[in-house]
Amino acid sequence: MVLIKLVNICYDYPDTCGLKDLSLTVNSGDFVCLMGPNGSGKSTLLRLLSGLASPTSGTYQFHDQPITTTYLADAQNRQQLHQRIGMVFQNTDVQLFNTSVTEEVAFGPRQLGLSAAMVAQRVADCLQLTDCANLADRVPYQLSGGEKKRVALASVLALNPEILLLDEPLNGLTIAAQQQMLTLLQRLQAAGKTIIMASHNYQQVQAVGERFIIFNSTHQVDADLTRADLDQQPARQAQLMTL
Ligand SMILES: Nc1ncnc2c1ncn2[C@@H]1O[C@H](COP(=O)(O)OP(=O)(O)OP(=O)(O)O)[C@@H](O)[C@H]1O
Repeated sequence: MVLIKLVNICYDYPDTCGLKDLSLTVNSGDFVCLMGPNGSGKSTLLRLLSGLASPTSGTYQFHDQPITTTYLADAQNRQQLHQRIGMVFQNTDVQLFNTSVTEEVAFGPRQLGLSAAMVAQRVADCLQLTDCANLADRVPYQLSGGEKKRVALASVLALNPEILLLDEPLNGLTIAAQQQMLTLLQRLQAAGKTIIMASHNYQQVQAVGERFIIFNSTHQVDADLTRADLDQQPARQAQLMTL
């Protein structure tokens, strides 16, 4: 089932291009890695998909619903989109603002109007899933980089989104923590989530990604390949290793 359809998307910042002529579809259950050099447009695409920005031109549909500026001007539509498409930011400090990890993870479900018992259940489930139960009473701002990433993911999962957008989720993590994060993402995919993850490190993601969308330095998609495609293209793999 097609979840996301982008046609001829361009996004311009005031004095530079962010994305150029991007068309793609994402199906339910995909595990997509957005690859490309610094500044190629990966984060810009994630911001558009999450509804934090609207394209300068082109169309974005989610479940056949056009996600337009007018659509996003409605607070209820925005809230619904944010519930269905969760985003873990590259800099998790921008999304962690509560006084304890428990409060952080409870914030979203409370906003949805869930009962106190359901909120508590979701918090417990998501803390356990992300291995954060031991952090429940800590202040998010004071956590380590890797802990912050897990808490940010827990707070997004608490909304039970269909799609998870992750911007460089492995950056700054130890090898063991990277593996833990990738295993968790694979489990989430197996549980039915669609994963779209930006990375510039092919070595880190090659084992988990099933589809690789590769941007070039002019903010365009250079290639859209399955893992099987990539296995047949050593030159492309070598190029990805040097991003
Ligand atoms: N807030 C902004 N204002 C102006 N230009 C921006 C802004 N954010 C990104 N850009 C520009 O848009 C282009 C795409 O940037 P983007 O952050 O999407 O790239 P990226 O592939 O995620 O890079 P990185 O791997 O470094 O995170 C770059 O040329 C960048 O300089």
